[in-house]
Amino acid sequence: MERPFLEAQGLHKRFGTLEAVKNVHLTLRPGEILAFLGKNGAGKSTTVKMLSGLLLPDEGEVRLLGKNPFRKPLALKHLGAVLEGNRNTYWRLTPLENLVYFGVARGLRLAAARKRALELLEEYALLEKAHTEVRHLSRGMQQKLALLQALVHDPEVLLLDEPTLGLDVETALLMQQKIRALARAGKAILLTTHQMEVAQALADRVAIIHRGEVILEETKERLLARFSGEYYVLELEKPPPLEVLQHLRALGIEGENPFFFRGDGEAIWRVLEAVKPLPLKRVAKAEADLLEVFLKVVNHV
Ligand SMILES: Nc1ncnc2c1ncn2[C@@H]1O[C@H](COP(=O)(O)OP(=O)(O)OP(=O)(O)O)[C@@H](O)[C@H]1O
Repeated sequence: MERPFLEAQGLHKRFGTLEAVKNVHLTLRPGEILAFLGKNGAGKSTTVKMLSGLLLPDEGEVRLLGKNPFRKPLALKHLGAVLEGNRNTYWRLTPLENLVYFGVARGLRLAAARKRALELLEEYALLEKAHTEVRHLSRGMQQKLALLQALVHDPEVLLLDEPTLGLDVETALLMQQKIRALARAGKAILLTTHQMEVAQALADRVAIIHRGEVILEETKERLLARFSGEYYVLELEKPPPLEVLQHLRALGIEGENPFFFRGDGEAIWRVLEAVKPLPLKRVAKAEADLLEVFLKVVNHV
């Protein structure tokens, strides 16, 4: 397996008597998106701030491409972060000026920073606002710019906090596509969000933090499969006649076209037998979604 780009081991953070983050271990490998989920106050931002070198852990260690950013701040060049409340954009500068500034600050030469900034502005459909002061951009445009600032020096690791919140539908989808493309290009991405559909669409792995502790970490596929259990869904072209419905109920089947039932391959045959010869629309394994999983996990600990 490839070496992780980012590793956090045993992170601990206290604020007075509050243990905001307890013994958190996280890894981010090249090309993967980890959705980092948790309720308000669970400890996400505190963790992400420690990962991004903004907050010193009380215990534990962060390694960015093998280096501890608190001892070797240059390691932070490998990181791009879009953090809530820390947008870091200069409001009286233009997007182009901001991007060039951050590019140079993170080690690019002026000409290279300018070239990269213009390419990014074009790619993200912001070129026409390249020379407009940031304070006059819409909120969505400012949010896109925040992502570009994180990308300008082409870092290996991206920490993205709510990258699609408050964006219009089209822009949110564009951002999702871009985030997926960045992962495909080999970036390691940590995505913090309360938008479960975004996490579900993008994540390869999911970590759930609750009261400062990571209580679950698993690939999305395995997690969803585990929570789907052995449920199947059956849908008929038309609602069935009463006698068929009674037969289905006798087999313990719930729901009302779609119907749901639990069981194995044999159970499917019994159900198909019961509805024969009514036209079928679909028979499939029921799929859990991440929202359902999240609510079950955080409400049962
Ligand atoms: N600087 C601070 N001083 C004192 N307490 C803090 C500080 N920062 C965070 N906390 C507390 O630590 C806990 C975790 O907060 P954190 O911001 O990490 O949660 P979060 O999961 O990001 O929540 P949200 O989804 O609401 O952004 C909360 O109880 C919060 O009040």
